[in-house]
Amino acid sequence: MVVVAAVQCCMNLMMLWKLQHNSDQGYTWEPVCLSVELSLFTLLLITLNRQTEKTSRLLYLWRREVEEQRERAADIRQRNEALVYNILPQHVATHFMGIRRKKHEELYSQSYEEIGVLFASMPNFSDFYSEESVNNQGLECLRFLNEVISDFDQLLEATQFHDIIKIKTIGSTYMAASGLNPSRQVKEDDPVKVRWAHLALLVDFAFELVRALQSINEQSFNHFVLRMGINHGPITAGVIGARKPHYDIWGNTVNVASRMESTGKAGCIQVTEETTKILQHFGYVFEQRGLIAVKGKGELMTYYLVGKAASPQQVNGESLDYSRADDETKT
Ligand SMILES: Nc1ncnc2c1ncn2[C@@H]1O[C@H](COP(=O)(O)OP(=O)(O)OP(=O)(O)O)[C@@H](O)[C@H]1O
Repeated sequence: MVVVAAVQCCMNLMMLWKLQHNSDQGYTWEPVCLSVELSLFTLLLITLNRQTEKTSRLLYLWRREVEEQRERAADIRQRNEALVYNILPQHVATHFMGIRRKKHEELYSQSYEEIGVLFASMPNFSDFYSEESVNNQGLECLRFLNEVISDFDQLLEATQFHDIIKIKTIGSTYMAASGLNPSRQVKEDDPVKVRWAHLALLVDFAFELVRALQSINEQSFNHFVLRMGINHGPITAGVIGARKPHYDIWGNTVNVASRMESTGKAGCIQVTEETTKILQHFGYVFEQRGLIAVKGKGELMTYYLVGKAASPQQVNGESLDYSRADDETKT
């Protein structure tokens, strides 16, 4: 456009110069006016063009910024979601993600009738833990514990254990529960093997914990043993706290499961008589321990789980492990 205007101006000026020299007619200002008008018009167009370009560039930058902000917000939301889903069981996290902020302080609780509860502790971990300069004021012990717990957590990622939820760790004690799924639809007249399939899975998970710890022991030249207790029954689950929510379970079933662990034997899984009756349907084999005094419950007949009858070899294997652990008994 500038070029066209310039050419036009030059042509006008040349015409004017020719007219001045070749013609006798008087001097005319028409081409000059035209040139000036054209130049002004061109200038106006250039300014307008520049303004439009500037505006569209600005718009483009704004749009890009908005897009980036939207992406950042989506990313943060995704991370927050992942965090919530890591802290809380999936169905609870879904519940919290779906409600409005102001309702977050409301108590979330859910009652379950048929749940399995597992406590697994490392009774000899407290002997191992010490705050000395040789282990960096206890940091190395915590690093080891972190490795063990992380390996236990990893086991829960296997699809076969999808019905098991880690509740928490209390020191070196790992607490997990099975059957905490509100969408699970079982009827009272369903066969035991259907209703309590998750409890059998919890036992399998307990065996996996033993294997995982054995493998860590082999790598680290340690001799940690698990002392476990399992119980089943009704519980109440809920989330405590709004800022740092914690999912937990409460009830007599949990208390007894904890007692089964604390009064148990290193290398053994102690269960109540009622729990053996269910697990026997799945082929698990038990050894009677006898009556033990449980605070607030009187004397309870308890059993040690020795293996699974379906595979005799495995039963022998598990029994061997337990008898080895007898030497390290700590009740
Ligand atoms: N949600 C839970 N998380 C961790 N431990 C639990 C939970 N619920 C119960 N327990 C444990 O179960 C055990 C038995 O509980 P119970 O209420 O029968 O006795 P207690 O008098 O509270 O326990 P303690 O004698 O150990 O103080 C307790 O050691 C308690 O820590």
